[in-house]
Amino acid sequence: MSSLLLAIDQGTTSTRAMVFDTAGRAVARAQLELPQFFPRPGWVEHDPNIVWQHALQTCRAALAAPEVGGTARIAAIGVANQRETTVLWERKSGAPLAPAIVWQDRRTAERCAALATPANAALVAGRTGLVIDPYFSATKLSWLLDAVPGARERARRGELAFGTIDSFLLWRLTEGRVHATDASNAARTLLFDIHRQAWDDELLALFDIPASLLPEVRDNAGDFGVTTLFGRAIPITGMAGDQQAATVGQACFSPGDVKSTYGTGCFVVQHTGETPVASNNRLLTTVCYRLAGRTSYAIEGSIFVAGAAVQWLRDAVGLIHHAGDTEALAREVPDTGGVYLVPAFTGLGAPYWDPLARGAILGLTRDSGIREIVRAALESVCYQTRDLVDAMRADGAPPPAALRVDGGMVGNDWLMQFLADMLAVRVERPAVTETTALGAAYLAGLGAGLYAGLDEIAANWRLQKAFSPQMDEERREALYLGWHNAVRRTLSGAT
Ligand SMILES: Nc1ncnc2c1ncn2[C@@H]1O[C@H](COP(=O)(O)OP(=O)(O)O)[C@@H](O)[C@H]1O
Ligand SMILES: O=P(O)(O)OC[C@H](O)CO
Repeated sequence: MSSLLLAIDQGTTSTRAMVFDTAGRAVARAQLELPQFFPRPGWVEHDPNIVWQHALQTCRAALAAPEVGGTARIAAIGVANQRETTVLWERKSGAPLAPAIVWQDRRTAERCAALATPANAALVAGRTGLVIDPYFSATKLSWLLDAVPGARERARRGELAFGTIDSFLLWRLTEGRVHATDASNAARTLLFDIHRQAWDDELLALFDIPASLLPEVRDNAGDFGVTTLFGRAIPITGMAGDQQAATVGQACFSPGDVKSTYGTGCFVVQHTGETPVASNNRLLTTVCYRLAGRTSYAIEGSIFVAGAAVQWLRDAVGLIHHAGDTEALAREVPDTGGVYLVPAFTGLGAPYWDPLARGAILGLTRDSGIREIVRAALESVCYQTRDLVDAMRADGAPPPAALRVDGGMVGNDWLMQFLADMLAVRVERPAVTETTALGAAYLAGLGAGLYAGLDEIAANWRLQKAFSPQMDEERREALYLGWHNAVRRTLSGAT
């Protein structure tokens, strides 16, 4: 009987469990939408107990699918997760002390501004490859330690544990036996030295974080303990932040390979090999994956709002009923008539790093309507990707031969064509667009010894559809210039 792999993909807006065969074919899936809490402007929270319940329920549902038939064939479990989102819990009970502070949350913007002296910025960039921004975990954790009464004292006594969602799920899956994370998630905390592959005392002091809270950092494929919650002991052998998992799922294993994932946010990740490459253009240097103790690095551009703009059109302003409606609406008009939507709802990420920027719709005329605004929202996703790819080029990266895309938005053919046009690069959509879950499954398979190496995984990648650039250069550059003008007017320093 052939082996199967169970992947948990705990994303910002939903939790998925998927079962794959070792050839990377999806066998079963279950998904639940995750409630978002916005208690104050700029704050974004999740309930860690709901996150856990949804992980458990979706795993059970996927395992119960007739094609899977329970746990008998499940060789291993892999976990991929929304990164940076911060959970603080009690070791004894596993109970969270507060809601999880989500990666998009901006409540620590002032704290970051106060910390970001040139010396601190240089220290942080040199050790972590990151910038001092509320996006990352350290200031979120420090905020929780100050806000929850008695938390600092309890942390000093060793009663509390910190983790990103991966660690929290692992703690629950192993019923409190394993407090660990992987190198790709650790690399997003601002506390981890990506060169030495170790937590860094100087950074812990800078962000006022006690070391007793921290999980052990492991390779992305290997031993993460065993869960017995599904009726039989199953090893957990893979773990990665969702963007790094997607990079594995897209088989971006060679320097220069690049993928872009379009979910709640958009994340462009370029593999840069075994030596970290520093960006001069405000991109992040990060861990791509660590296997058998060897670290591969990546350059990453992080956009906070991609699919979230479509959700906003649906839920906050009611212009559409379903995310998929955007495609037909965008096709109904030849252009936006000069309308730009800058979705800086939670500030702007790379390459602007402006937590105080706020969203705007610009260029409205009496003719502007729903279709123009919807189209402008989709176009904003492509302009932001262009910002990142241009920054990568300015850093000296060769222009990508092709961009491998995945995530919930890439089913939108109009969006994919506009993306190819705006980048002047061929866009490749794979047969499996649930690449994050697939990457988690592959890592679990590697950790369980089901693959001889990465080549075996790369051979599974299949193209579903490619989109070639068609727009002429003059139009492309005129549209992109308009985007830059629009962004400039939303930045916090704008007058
Ligand atoms: N056809 C579509 N066109 C545009 N956006 C879409 C479409 N289908 C889904 N989306 C958007 O994609 C996002 C869901 O993608 P997903 O990869 O599941 O996100 P995440 O992993 O961040 O939870 C949502 O924000 C949704 O609005
Ligand atoms: O939930 P996603 O898939 O948009 O990914 C979130 C990222 O990991 C945040 O860094």
